[in-house]
Amino acid sequence: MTIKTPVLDLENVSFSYDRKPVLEDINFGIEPGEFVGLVGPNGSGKTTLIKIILGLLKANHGEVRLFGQPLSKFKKLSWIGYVSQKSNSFNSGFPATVFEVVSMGLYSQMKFYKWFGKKERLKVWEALEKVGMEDYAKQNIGRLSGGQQQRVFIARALVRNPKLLILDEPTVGVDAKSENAFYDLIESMHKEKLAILLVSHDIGTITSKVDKVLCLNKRLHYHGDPKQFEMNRQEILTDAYGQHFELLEHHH
Ligand SMILES: Nc1ncnc2c1ncn2[C@@H]1O[C@H](COP(=O)(O)OP(=O)(O)OP(=O)(O)O)[C@@H](O)[C@H]1O
Repeated sequence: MTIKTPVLDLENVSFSYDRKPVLEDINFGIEPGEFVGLVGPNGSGKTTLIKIILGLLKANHGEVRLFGQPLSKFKKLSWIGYVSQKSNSFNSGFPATVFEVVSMGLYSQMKFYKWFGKKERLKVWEALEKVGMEDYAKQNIGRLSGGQQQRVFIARALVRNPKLLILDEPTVGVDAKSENAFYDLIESMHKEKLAILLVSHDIGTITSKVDKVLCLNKRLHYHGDPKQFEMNRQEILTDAYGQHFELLEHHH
């Protein structure tokens, strides 16, 4: 049996902005093609954890490895696709077309002497097709709905052909129909063996979709199989969210 190198693995990671610890002794891994859901109350450290994985913040203790390499040595940035929490909030005056926004996902990868050519254009069309937004290519991004904008930002992350896609709260502010379409899209990417880390407040939906659940509030209160999570849901959530988690679950 061959042992696959995890896409991501964290070992004893701790972090604080000031004196108060925000993350304590975090350990988990993501295998190739695995779909992992990260849940936790407001202020529990989810975004901080993502920033550490992306190298935007440095852990005070512990180690983060991407594809088996320490974060500081990892150079294949195009292997990681990221869609932030605030992606789908362009105002109607933003002067870029859908095609241009997706193209931006490729620029950072290109050498300065290289033109944006036929090959690059084809990659952009392919990414737009994957998210079902090819008919909107010439439209101004600011004129699209939140759900449509979100698909465009996923296309921008996919255009680099990543091996790990990180999505921070992608369904906040989109309607129920867009939310269903979003999960269908994620499901199809999961089938194509893309590893996915999805941050969400929507515990009920997440546990029915993912291979693994992480429940965070400063430390990991749960880490593993979603069925086990569902069986012990009350206990885990009370532990992580406190007594009033029912209210918090429907916060957004
Ligand atoms: N730049 C910063 N400086 C100091 N403290 C910060 C900073 N950013 C976040 N924090 C604090 O760190 C803690 C974790 O915040 P973080 O944004 O990671 O949580 P979150 O789980 O993503 O929250 P939410 O679900 O509300 O987005 C919070 O107490 C927050 O106030």
